[in-house]
Amino acid sequence: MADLDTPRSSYPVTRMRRMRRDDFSRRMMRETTLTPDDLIYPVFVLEGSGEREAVASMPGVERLSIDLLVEEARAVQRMGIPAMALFPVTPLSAKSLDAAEAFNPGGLAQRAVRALKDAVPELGIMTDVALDPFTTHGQDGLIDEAGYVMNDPTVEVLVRQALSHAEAGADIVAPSDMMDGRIGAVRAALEAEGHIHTRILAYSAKYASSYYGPFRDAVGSAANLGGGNKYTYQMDPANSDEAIHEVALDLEEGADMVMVKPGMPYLDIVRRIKDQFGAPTFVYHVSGEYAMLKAASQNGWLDEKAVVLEAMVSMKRAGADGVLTYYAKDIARWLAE
Ligand SMILES: NCC(=O)CCC(=O)O
Ligand SMILES: [Mg+2]
Repeated sequence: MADLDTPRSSYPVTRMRRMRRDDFSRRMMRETTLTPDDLIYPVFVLEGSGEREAVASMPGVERLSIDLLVEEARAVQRMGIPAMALFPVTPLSAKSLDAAEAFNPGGLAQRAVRALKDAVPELGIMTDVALDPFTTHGQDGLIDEAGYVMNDPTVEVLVRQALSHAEAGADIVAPSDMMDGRIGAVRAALEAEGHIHTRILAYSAKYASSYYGPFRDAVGSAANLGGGNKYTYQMDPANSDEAIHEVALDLEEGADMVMVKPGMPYLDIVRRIKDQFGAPTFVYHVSGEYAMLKAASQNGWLDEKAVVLEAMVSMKRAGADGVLTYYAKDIARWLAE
């Protein structure tokens, strides 16, 4: 009887399975790797001290007061994660039509930056530049009588907000508002005020996505927004060329890094941007993506560690230099195992 494994002439000389046969050769040809350097950890900041609140639609994610956040930052730094992104939970009493709390030097975000840079100076601190946590209506900018978000008056406030973050010591300011011209305006102001080292990570291709739902619960802006939407400034999920145009403008205006948001449904956009510009490109694995993976894992329908690592590698394979993800600490822990 013939050996079933004896090669026959009708079989190909190129056997793709040779390299997949053993762990060593699979590792040799692995094109994409994941390390803690690829992660940015987004966190929600609360007023008070000793305060810790669970986010119902994001099991495992908590809002923390500054003192607890400082402890968290030490752990994040020890795990080798390079940066943390701050999202303040603004009390209703501090919200207004003019969003003045956004640039309050004593505001929650600004105080958190100072405390974190003081306690853990090596950890990169990134701030969110947008007005939605500070407006009574939950839109990312100032509105006119008709409710339309006004571009240029909003940019003026964003510039003040970004400057207040840089003055507090933020390493990276990240405009997530999608107003036109804000990167150029923020860059000019930072240069004029001597903040020449402050990096700008532009949310360049931010889509009007339904995957942001749990985040709006986490920062408490869902109720303010009511049934409203952000279609007049965030991008239509149907568009791809428009993302290229947005990124070109932001890089021209002085962005150091660009971002695509959300992540997994938009990896074609990431690949196009990376191929076309070759600039540092980040992906936001958003709250809805986290919630989906978490819920399926909690039901026993998916293997959480395996599926999260696969999601991360997919984003890197698409061209991302790094990923903002609520899973950052879990991933760093899994990678160290
Ligand atoms: N600027 C941050 C968001 O708008 C949402 C992120 C998320 O859904 O995780
Ligand atoms: Mg733009």
